[in-house]
Amino acid sequence: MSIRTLEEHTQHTKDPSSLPAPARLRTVPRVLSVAGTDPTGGAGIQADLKSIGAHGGYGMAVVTSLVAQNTRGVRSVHTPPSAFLEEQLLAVSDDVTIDAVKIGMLGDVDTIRTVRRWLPRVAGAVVVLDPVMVATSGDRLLAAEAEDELRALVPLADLVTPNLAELAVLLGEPVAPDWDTALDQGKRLAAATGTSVLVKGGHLVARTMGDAEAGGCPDALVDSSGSVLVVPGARVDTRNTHGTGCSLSAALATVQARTGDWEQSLVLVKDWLRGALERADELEVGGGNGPIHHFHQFSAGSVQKVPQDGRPFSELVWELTSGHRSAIETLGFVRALGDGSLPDGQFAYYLAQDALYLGEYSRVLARASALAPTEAEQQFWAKSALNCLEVESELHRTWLAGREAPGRQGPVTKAYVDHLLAASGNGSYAVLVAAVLPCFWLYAHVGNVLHAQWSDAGADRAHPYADWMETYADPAFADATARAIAYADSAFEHASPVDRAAMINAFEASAWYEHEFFDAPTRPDLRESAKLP
Ligand SMILES: Nc1ncnc2c1ncn2[C@@H]1O[C@H](COP(=O)(O)OP(=O)(O)O)[C@@H](O)[C@H]1O
Ligand SMILES: Cc1ncc(COP(=O)(O)O)c(N)n1
Repeated sequence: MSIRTLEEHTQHTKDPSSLPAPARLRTVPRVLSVAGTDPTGGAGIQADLKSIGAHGGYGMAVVTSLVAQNTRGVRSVHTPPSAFLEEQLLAVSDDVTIDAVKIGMLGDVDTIRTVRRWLPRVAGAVVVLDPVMVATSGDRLLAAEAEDELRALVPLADLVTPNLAELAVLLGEPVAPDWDTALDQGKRLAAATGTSVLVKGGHLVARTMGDAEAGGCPDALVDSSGSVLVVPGARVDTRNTHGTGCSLSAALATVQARTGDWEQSLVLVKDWLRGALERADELEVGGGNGPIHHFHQFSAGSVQKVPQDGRPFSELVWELTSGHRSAIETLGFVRALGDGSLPDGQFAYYLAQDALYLGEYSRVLARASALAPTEAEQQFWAKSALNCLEVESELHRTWLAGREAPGRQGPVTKAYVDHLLAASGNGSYAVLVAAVLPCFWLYAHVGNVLHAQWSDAGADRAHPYADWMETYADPAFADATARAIAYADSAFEHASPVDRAAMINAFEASAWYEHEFFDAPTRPDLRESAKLP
């Protein structure tokens, strides 16, 4: 087998006209990870593929080095000849249009040079460079003499994602002792290379941070003009952070290739990462620093969960999503809505997002009507679609009159709507009905819980949200919910095993988005990103 050689390029720079948005946006981006391996699946290529998949991309992988490592540390590294790396890279790029490339561990000078020579082959793709140098365990993954070569690769990326130690090495400076110094270093690296820098707060300890960030885990996008966008984040208390940097960079490459908006991509990915860290301990993988839960939004083994005992769909998914239900009931937003202490700005954000959501939800319901197997179902979904537009949107317009509210979909709304649109494009009536059901059911549930609390407390008309609670505890809405449940149960009964599993996944994902939707108004970062530019 011949190994083709790439022509030597020494002066590659990005085409400024292609920045900041990628040349093409794809619903399912084709994303290539060029990185090392981790046989325990937590870092490197294995983590990247999971991360790309969790964000709806099509993952591909070219191996730079084979690393014998686990959650406790690195045992040894085997790097195949760079000519073979080149052959892998060409095998992919000669055949597949690549929408995004995530570059991870490059190991040595030859490897970096090979990737550098190949990069022009994927002009127009989003390029995210995670300048991997040292594993969480402290083991080196980049030869010391290759640091200059890696530094020279930075200008060819659209975004570089160093942790604090890597940022310091790229600049040849000591590690930043606090967040402000880290941001300053990020600005200088971006200015020197023309590449945006993601400054990551994972390695900051609370006492070294400014008051505003204390206890948190912020990241910041810094571009070459010096503009800084900080996305705050809660610090999750877990030792299972192996592969967070790999997973984050692969996720960002994927979402950026779909949205073309770095800010939106980071907000979405950071929210996902928080969930992946919060659920990491459940995995019980290894005795060291374990991996994060890439697929936390979907419960494991949905196919196994398809009941063989003839239990109805509604009973099954109601049980499976009980965690989301109790979490929703205890959210700050829902509690404050119930006791009337919710700040008006948060309520306005919620209503405005709901109005934006309903416009799209109505289209999805219309699609359910088009796919419906009986006339009764066809009519029901069509009426629900109309109802969404006429009654609920009107209600929100009334409430929203005079309130300052965001004009565009926030990240959660966008992700939820994208999920529903994907379900409507899937072509299966059963899956679509499962995806739209939580909006009826969880909404009615929350309305009932709040209405019952309000009634028990004497149904005070002076409660600022009394009218809102009455609307959503409306008996007509409860009837519609019961019919939607019955149609989903019937669709499940007649569905294939594969569609049954897909129905469960679709319902669970929507329940998760409902949960996030009720949480979003209390999160300043999400509210901020929904403001019109
Ligand atoms: N304990 C944590 N809680 C929440 N987010 C974290 C935590 N640790 C790391 N992160 C996030 O994980 C990502 C990777 O960050 P970092 O640990 O700094 O990089 P690396 O994994 O490359 O060493 C960043 O988005 C960071 O904010
Ligand atoms: C092949 C490979 N690439 C990167 C990392 C760093 O991952 P992390 O620092 O997040 O543990 C790793 N351990 N292995």
